[in-house]
Amino acid sequence: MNLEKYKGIIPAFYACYDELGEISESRTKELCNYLYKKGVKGLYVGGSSGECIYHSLEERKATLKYVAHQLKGKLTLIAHVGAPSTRDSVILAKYAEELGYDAVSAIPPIYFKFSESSVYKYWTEIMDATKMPFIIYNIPQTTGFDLSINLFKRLIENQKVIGVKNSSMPVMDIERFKATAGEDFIVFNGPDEQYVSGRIIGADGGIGGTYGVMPELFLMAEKFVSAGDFENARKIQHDINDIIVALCSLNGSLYSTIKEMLKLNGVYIGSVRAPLESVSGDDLNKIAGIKALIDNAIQKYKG
Ligand SMILES: CC(=O)N[C@H](C=O)[C@@H](O)[C@H](O)[C@H](O)CO
Ligand SMILES: CC(=O)C(=O)O
Repeated sequence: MNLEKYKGIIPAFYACYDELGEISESRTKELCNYLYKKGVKGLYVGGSSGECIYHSLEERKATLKYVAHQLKGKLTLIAHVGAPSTRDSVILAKYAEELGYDAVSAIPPIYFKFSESSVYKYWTEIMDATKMPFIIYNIPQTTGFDLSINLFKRLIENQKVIGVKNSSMPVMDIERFKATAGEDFIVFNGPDEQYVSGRIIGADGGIGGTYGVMPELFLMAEKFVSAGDFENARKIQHDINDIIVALCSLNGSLYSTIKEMLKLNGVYIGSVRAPLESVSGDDLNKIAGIKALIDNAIQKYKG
């Protein structure tokens, strides 16, 4: 299988709401166009950054549909279908297949503590439901489930597993997954703050929650890494991390901050769904300053 289409910068897609907080078709398509024009490789639709756990099944289907209608055949599209029940996850996976997504992906099941055998079964049932390639999503800091090498080994026996999106913080996990699965397998870097180190230790590309607000910087970081220019790669990662720390320093959720910043770029996709908190008060004034950090960094590395 040719895995080239998965290698590169893949922003995690944000939920796009209208003024009343309902999923908006036109705004979803607007964000699609915006990111497409930036030159990203693909999109990861309906994941954490997509606020998936706060959406009904119908809302999740709607977002999957609007993105596919806008970008199918233009970008690599990965559908995140993880849901509390296996049943809903399977429904979403089948729907993503109908829409022509390139791959499906899922977090482990959440809320209850699950054994490795339950998680194995959950992911396997999603895989069995379609003919699509599957990408494991390991994000222990939000799910409480840490993918072990033993479970990983069992999972990759299934030919449908083509990759893992690893968001655990030790970069060494990326190296271990890559070493275990071999070259013909995609490891996506999860923590945006470690994109460059993730790539150097073996990741083939990245899927990230902050790429959408500064795709230019991640595309440049990727260019530096591919060219072996580690001096500039390190410098741009440093600038990116200053920006991420600033983005995370406000009271509202990271995604509400990001959406306010996109507004400054002319892209209106509403705010976030509660309990995620919107940006308010003084914090609104700080956002222009964070945008300036991004714009300055883009200028600095251009050309
Ligand atoms: C824990 C979490 O949400 N991780 C995301 C996905 O891997 C990242 O892309 C973060 O959004 C990003 O690294 C900013 O902290
Ligand atoms: C990568 C990320 O943040 C997501 O799962 O949407």
